[in-house]
Amino acid sequence: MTDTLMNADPPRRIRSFVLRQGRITASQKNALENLWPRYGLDPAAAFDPAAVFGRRAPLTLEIGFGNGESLAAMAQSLPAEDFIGAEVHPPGIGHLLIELERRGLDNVRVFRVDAVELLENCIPEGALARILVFFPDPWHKQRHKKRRLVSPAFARLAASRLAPGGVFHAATDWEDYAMQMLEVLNGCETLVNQAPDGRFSERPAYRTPTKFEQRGQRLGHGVWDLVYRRS
Ligand SMILES: C[S@@+](CC[C@H](N)C(=O)[O-])C[C@H]1O[C@@H](n2cnc3c(N)ncnc32)[C@H](O)[C@@H]1O
Repeated sequence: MTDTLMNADPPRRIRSFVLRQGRITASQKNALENLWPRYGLDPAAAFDPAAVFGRRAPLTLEIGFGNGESLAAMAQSLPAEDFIGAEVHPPGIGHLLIELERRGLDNVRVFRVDAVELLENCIPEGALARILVFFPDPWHKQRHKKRRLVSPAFARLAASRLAPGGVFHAATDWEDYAMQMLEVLNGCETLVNQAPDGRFSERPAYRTPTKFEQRGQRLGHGVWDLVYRRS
């Protein structure tokens, strides 16, 4: 092997997000500074749910929680369960931190990180009861589709972090992405589609309508839920 090849950096991962300088409010900024020590977790440190939450309970990961409204609502309605959220957009993270404090929730913690890296480096195999991916960026232009989060490699990675019987649930308002997810997830050996016809599921009660879902509905989009269990 030549020196050039041996010293070459590993190929850069195509990420499912582009970090934009979004508008951040003073209260979101304040929350990021003052509430982060209470709710934020470091993806570079070992993650021990029992130590973080002070108990052993079913653990759900929501990937790309946006402004966190659905995560906060879910955590409030399921107090016997624990939740972690992964997001990269600081205003959304600030919004969630404010909600967690306002609702007095102690069963949610937050990672500011690419969820793929979180799953790879921080979450042990079989650790999760649920993985939720609600309205991931659709990357609908043909040249951007390679950025879509749900790929065969992602499905295998996510499934490996679920406990046997654990649930993988995705929802989207883009038909074309829904069809791609169906093909990818139905093709993942360790995931079993829970819909009677092996296609799309009814919306489970724990998924409250999210901000992006409501935006899609205003635009006349449909909604597709995909629910699987790890075999
Ligand atoms: C279209 S928004 C949907 C937000 C929310 N789930 C909703 O339905 O309102 C997608 C979100 O996923 C986040 N995201 C995309 N890729 C991600 C990744 N690899 N890790 C963590 N967050 C990600 C983006 O920052 C964005 O906030």
